[in-house]
Amino acid sequence: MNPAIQQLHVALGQRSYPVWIGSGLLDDHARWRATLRGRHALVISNTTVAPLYLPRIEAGLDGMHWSSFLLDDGEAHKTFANVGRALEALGQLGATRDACVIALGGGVVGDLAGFSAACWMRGIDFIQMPTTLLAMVDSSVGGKTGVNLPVGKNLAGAFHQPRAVIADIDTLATLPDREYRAGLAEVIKGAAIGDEPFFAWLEQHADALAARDPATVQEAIARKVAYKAGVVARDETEQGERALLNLGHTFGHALETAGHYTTLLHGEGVAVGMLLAARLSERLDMSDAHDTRRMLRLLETLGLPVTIPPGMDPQQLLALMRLDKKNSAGSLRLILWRGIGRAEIVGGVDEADVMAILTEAA
Ligand SMILES: NC(=O)c1ccc[n+]([C@@H]2O[C@H](COP(=O)([O-])OP(=O)(O)OC[C@H]3O[C@@H](n4cnc5c(N)ncnc54)[C@H](O)[C@@H]3O)[C@@H](O)[C@H]2O)c1
Ligand SMILES: O=C(O)C(=O)C[C@@H](O)[C@H](O)[C@H](O)COP(=O)(O)O
Ligand SMILES: [Zn+2]
Repeated sequence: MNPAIQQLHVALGQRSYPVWIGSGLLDDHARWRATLRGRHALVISNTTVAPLYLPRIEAGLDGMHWSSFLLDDGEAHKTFANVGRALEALGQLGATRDACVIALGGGVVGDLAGFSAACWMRGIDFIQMPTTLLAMVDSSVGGKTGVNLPVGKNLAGAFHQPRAVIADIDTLATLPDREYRAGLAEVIKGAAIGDEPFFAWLEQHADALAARDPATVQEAIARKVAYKAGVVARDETEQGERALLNLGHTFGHALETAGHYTTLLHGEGVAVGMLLAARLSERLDMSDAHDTRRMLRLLETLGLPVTIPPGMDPQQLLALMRLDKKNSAGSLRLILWRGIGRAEIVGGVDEADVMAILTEAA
């Protein structure tokens, strides 16, 4: 039996919002319709998700002026050009400032839809309806929106919080296994940053998670969202602590970009990146081999990649890492750790140490 619907809260004063997690939420029209303020809605989704789930929300939009804009599927379509098309769709709809964008899909849809909402008339409402595990545990919460550029991941964007997050865990039933596992990487990340007991829980429940036991999956989602919501509430625009949520991402984003956004999924890049960050921490005498081994074991148990894909050039990866948004004054700033649950922001990291880790793993 599925557990009951849980409601979490992202506490951001006037921009606070609920995160609902549970079964049957897409059909719970009254719940999410109440978060829409005006008469216009644009549903942004993609060509894979819309046929599966758009009909489920259509009835909830009864009486509204609404239309949909569908992206082609994949990370390679999280582009400025598609933001332009989404804004055209808002124009065609006649959307006024009280219109709402509904993001129905994974993180690609959510990031692009949120950015489009941030741009239209300098900012309108949007709600997140995440349909991947990764989007439920991470991208739908916290208001980071944006698109990729050919020179790098997420280099254009805005902080723009959703009005609500509706995570219907039933949608995970159609999610391919590889995508599900990629989402687990972002769950592991939260635990690895700041919650050792959660990491131990993930180790103990790895089999149930791999088997997608609904109660275990829902508990993992809720624990990760609660952790992220706390960080976001304390540091909405990444002036400090929020950068920790980037554990594994300086390496991971470089790996994604080097693979032209098609070789590794985002969560897979994060998995490899977290292991590389653990190894770099060990090399810098911040942590010991035991923690690196625990990370490696959990990633492998959950079927995540732990090596750099063949053919990727360490020099190119390092060059991509130099464009990371956390860097300052021309030096690398990475998220490393002193062990599980003890991540830290470390500035002035020596490129020679990073190269050594990349070369070992390539
Ligand atoms: N804004 C943030 O804070 C944040 C956090 C983490 C990741 N991200 C971004 O999120 C993106 C990755 O998100 P993602 O992993 O969800 O990828 P995605 O959006 O590409 O979705 C993964 C795949 O699953 C398909 N899919 C989605 N829901 C489905 C369902 N229920 N059934 C069947 N297929 C389904 C999609 O069509 C796609 O092929 C990256 O662009 C990453 O940068 C953003
Ligand atoms: O919410 C955050 O903050 C994160 O860093 C979450 C990450 O998992 C996510 O991939 C995010 O999009 C990365 O942001 P970026 O600022 O490094 O582009
Ligand atoms: Zn991420």
